[in-house]
Amino acid sequence: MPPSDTDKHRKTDHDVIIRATDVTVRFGSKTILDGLSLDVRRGEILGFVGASGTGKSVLLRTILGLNPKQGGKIEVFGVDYDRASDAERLTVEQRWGVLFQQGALFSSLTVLENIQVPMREYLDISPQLMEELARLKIDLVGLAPDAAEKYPSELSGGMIKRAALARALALDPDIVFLDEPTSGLDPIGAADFDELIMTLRDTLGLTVYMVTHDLDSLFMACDRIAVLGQKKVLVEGPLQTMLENDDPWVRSYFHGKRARTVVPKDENPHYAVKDSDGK
Ligand SMILES: Nc1ncnc2c1ncn2[C@@H]1O[C@H](COP(=O)(O)OP(=O)(O)OP(=O)(O)O)[C@@H](O)[C@H]1O
Repeated sequence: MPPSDTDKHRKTDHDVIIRATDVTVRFGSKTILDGLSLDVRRGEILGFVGASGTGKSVLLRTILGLNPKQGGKIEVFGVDYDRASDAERLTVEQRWGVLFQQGALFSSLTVLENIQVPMREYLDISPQLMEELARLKIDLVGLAPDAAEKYPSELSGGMIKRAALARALALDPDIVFLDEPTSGLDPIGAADFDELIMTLRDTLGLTVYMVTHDLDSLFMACDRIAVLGQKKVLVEGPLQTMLENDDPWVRSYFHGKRARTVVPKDENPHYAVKDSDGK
């Protein structure tokens, strides 16, 4: 039987790098995530948004195994992290890179030494090779060669983000998790960073999971967007799906005053007729 349209568009397990199914996370009596499900697909830039305090960072930490969950399953590269052996966990950990908010570089180490931290932890290679690889990462993220010997305090905000990205890429991961990567950058620096992410996705086939509040990033860089609301993924899909969604928060976010400066008028189906503030 020929595949139906639905079958053709359904992603196979092979395309799914991360699958969260029915995930529940509580802190004491407070439930943060309640039956949340989400797929992250190979080679996509997924933007993860939601109001402040809804649990975006909690989900990220839960996926990374840094936060206990009370229910559900998280599979990374097809491995159920809860049931994985130590060896499987080690393999999974080498296939992801993380850029936490604020960059989180070690202030007492140079950029080169920071990038070498994960290499020392996971790779058994000579110091020379480690240095060569770290310098390649510095080049990859668009930093000048002399950034290698600098300490974080000597770098601009944009350079810190790039150095932290270089460290996240140290082990040639399949996926990088970025927690608000453009926060604190000026619009030009943020746009440059988005462009870098897109180039890395295109050239390395990198998958990107990006928690962000940055409308420009969502509009310019993301292939798909997932919105966290009511303790689960409220809506997910391409930008057009967001623009057509009628949930009040989604509408006010994607059709609010700030969005109007970003979304081209002819791409915004509700622009004139259904503005969130009724204007
Ligand atoms: N370790 C913890 N113990 C108790 N409560 C926590 C813990 N970590 C997070 N929370 C609570 O979980 C909720 C969600 O926090 P989280 O940082 O994930 O929000 P967020 O969506 O990332 O917000 P923002 O966009 O402001 O960064 C908050 O109410 C926070 O106080």
